Formats: sequence, C-alpha cells, structure tokens
Amino acid sequence: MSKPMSIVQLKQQIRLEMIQKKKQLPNSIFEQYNSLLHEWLYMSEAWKKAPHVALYYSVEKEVDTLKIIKQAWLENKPVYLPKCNREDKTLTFYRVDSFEQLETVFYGIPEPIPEQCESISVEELRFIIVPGLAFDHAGFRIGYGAGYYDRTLEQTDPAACLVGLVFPFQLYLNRLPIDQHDRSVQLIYTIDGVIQCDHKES
Ligand SMILES: Nc1nc2c(c(=O)[nH]1)N(C=O)[C@@H](CNc1ccc(C(=O)N[C@@H](CCC(=O)O)C(=O)O)cc1)CN2
Ligand SMILES: Nc1ncnc2c1ncn2[C@@H]1O[C@H](COP(=O)(O)OP(=O)(O)OP(=O)(O)O)[C@@H](O)[C@H]1O
Repeated sequence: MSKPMSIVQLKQQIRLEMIQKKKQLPNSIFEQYNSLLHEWLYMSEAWKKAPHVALYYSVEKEVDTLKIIKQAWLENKPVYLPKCNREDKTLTFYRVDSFEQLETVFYGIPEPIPEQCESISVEELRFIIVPGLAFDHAGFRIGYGAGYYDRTLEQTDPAACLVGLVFPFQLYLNRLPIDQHDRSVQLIYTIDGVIQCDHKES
C-alpha cells in the first residue's frame, strides 16, 4: 500500500493542477469570467463599505485585478499593493495612485517603488483581496507556496475583511488541506455570486 500524502505534498499537487488549468483557460472565457467577477465585486456591500482596497497586481491568467485597481481609483478608494521582502518572505503594502509608481524587480510582478509611495502597516488594512490558486467553501486557500500571504494575514486586524476571487475551477469542493498558520477569507467572489464562508471548524 502506498503511504498517505503529507499536507505539503497534497498542497503541491493541488497547486500544480490549478496552474495547469489556469494555463488552459481560453482568452475569451478568461475575459467573460473576469467581467462577471468584477460585477459581483462592485455590487457587493463589502466593496461599497471598504474604505480602501489592498490587492495584488495580477499577472498571466490570475483573476484580473488591474481593472479593480482602476475602479477603486475611479471611486476614490485608496489602493494598496504589496512589495515582496525576499529575505523574510513578508509583504509591505504601499499606497499606489498611478501605475507609474510601479517597477518590476523580481517574479515578473510589478511592485510599488518604495521611494515614491507611502507604506501602510498590515494592521491598518480593512479590505484585502487575497490571491490564491485554490479556495474551499470554508475560505481556506492555497497560494504559490512561499507563505507571503500566510505571514501577512497573521498580522491583520480581526475586523479586516479578507476576500478571494476565483474562477470556477479554483473553487475546491472538498476541504483543502490546512496547516496551523493558514487563515481563511470571509468572502469568495465567484462568477455566480458571493460565497459567505463559514468559519466553523469541522
Ligand atoms: N500577482 C500576484 N502578486 C503577488 C502574489 C501572487 O500570488 N500574485 N503573491 C502571493 O503570495 C506574492 C508573491 N508570491 C510569490 C510566491 C512564490 C514565488 C516563487 O516561487 N517564485 C520563484 C522562486 C524564486 C525564489 O524563491 O526566489 C519561482 O517561480 O520559481 C513568487 C512570488 C505577492 N504578489
Ligand atoms: N505565519 C508563518 N510563519 C512562518 N512560516 C510560515 C507562516 N505561514 C506560512 N509559513 C511557511 O510558508 C510556507 C508556505 O506555506 P503554504 O504551503 O501554506 O503556502 P501558501 O498558502 O500556498 O502560500 P502563500 O501564502 O504564499 O500564498 C510553508 O513552508 C510554511 O511553513
């Protein structure tokens, strides 16, 4: 009999599966999914109430956040984007008012230029869109596996609203394997609506 997979192995398997599925998503469907997700987001109470938005600069076939950034600017909501601190795998968020305040240093992800932006502490963030390759109905997620967001979410205020945006195949029907350090999101936006995640431990 084969040995049961460890959580690390299971997470890695789900990661690879999701990366593959994302790559295979045709552009036309990608655009349709993004439009639906954006509509649900802007219509939601959580978005309307958010005093600002902390998110990430989407690359490749991630749910498009560039349009969300522009929408926030239109609505005069301050936008905060992360810069990776590679030494300790943490994130620092900076207020960004223009794409000209970004530079691509590593990972191919545009990041705020610290000299041109003001930073904000994670404790002050109130509405955070968290990236993920897969989410389950309880709001748990799997990211790229470096722990950047796990470490960040550990420091957020309990009153902060954490949300995820998913394409249909990224919503995992079973419970995802979780570690002690994993923190769940409260809301998941899908192409069909918003899922209110239950936080009951089971
Ligand atoms: N658009 C976007 N921005 C984001 C994230 C994300 O998921 N999406 N992140 C979500 O956390 C953070 C970046 N996370 C990353 C996690 C792992 C690797 C990574 O493994 N990179 C190399 C390894 C090289 C190295 O470690 O130096 C690789 O691809 O092999 C890169 C970025 C912050 N910004
Ligand atoms: N709060 C933390 N303190 C110390 N190490 C952590 C913390 N959170 C995560 N890690 C470490 O980071 C690594 C990645 O964790 P995990 O597999 O949960 O990543 P992930 O959720 O896919 O990644 P990400 O947060 O980058 O999206 C693991 O080695 C884990 O032990």
